[in-house]
Amino acid sequence: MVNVIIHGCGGKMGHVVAELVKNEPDCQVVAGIDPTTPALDFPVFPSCEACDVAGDVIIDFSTAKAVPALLAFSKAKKIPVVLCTTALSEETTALMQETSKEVAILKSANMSVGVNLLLDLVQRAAVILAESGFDIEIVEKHHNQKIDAPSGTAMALADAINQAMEERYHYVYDRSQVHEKREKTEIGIHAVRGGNIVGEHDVIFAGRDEVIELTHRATSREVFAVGAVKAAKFLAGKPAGLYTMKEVLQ
Ligand SMILES: NC(=O)C1=CN([C@@H]2O[C@H](COP(=O)(O)OP(=O)(O)OC[C@H]3O[C@@H](n4cnc5c(N)ncnc54)[C@H](OP(=O)(O)O)[C@@H]3O)[C@@H](O)[C@H]2O)C=CC1
Ligand SMILES: O=C(O)C1=N[C@H](C(=O)O)C[C@H](O)C1
Repeated sequence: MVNVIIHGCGGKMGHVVAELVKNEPDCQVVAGIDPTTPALDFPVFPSCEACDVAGDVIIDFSTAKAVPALLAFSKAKKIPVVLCTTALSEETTALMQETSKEVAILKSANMSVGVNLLLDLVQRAAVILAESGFDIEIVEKHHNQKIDAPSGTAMALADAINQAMEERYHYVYDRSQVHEKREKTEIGIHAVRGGNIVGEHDVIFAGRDEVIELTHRATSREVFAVGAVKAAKFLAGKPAGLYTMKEVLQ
């Protein structure tokens, strides 16, 4: 039995993960951590420092500001973390890398199978199309409650393309102050917020007289929760290191 602690259990994703785990025969939620949430079907603690329940793995869907304390907790208790929160600062990312020398951490901006395939597809498309002069733009759309922009997934898609293209691109987020033509070495990244859109990502390759778009559309949060639970089962008991969703899905 894999004992799961949900960090951010009172949020949109925390609730979906808790519901999903109820139907899993080989794992259970033993505790939650969230500052303003009363007890659910499991004990809920207002902070990592207050949590005295032992678990095999933490699933985190919280907020970037909460991640340093989570990493300290994970390191002190030697509990692996599936880190799903987006918009981590450079300092927190460095802290995560440091912490992963002592405990297993899996970080992914998007836990869905589809986006993890898309990360591969955009690399292949970029290698072929950029050489033929295609421009690359990314448009992401999310619900009106999302606090970070652009999405972690949009950044991961841009980074995947850049990695495949010898880091030739820089990112342009807002052209309102740009009064020049687009450069070949830019990837434009654009965020739309509205209603209850779960999460959509379009990667647009625009060439002369032809456009190719690769799109992923999540229509429920369950796709992320399923990936997170799969990752948690994979990570429980693993030695220290930084793991990826690719390793879970292969
Ligand atoms: N990797 C992936 O596949 C996905 C990642 N995400 C990311 O996950 C994160 C959460 O998303 P979502 O559930 O929609 O957001 P919500 O705002 O609905 O939930 C976040 C929860 O974290 C809580 N929280 C705030 N501070 C702390 C703290 N110090 N310790 C523990 N919990 C805390 C919040 O409490 P309070 O409301 O009281 O502040 C809230 O209940 C975002 O960064 C989002 O981008 C989302 C979906 C998929
Ligand atoms: O906040 C969300 O909702 C989501 N966030 C992730 C991101 O920033 O990429 C993943 C998903 O698109 C939903």
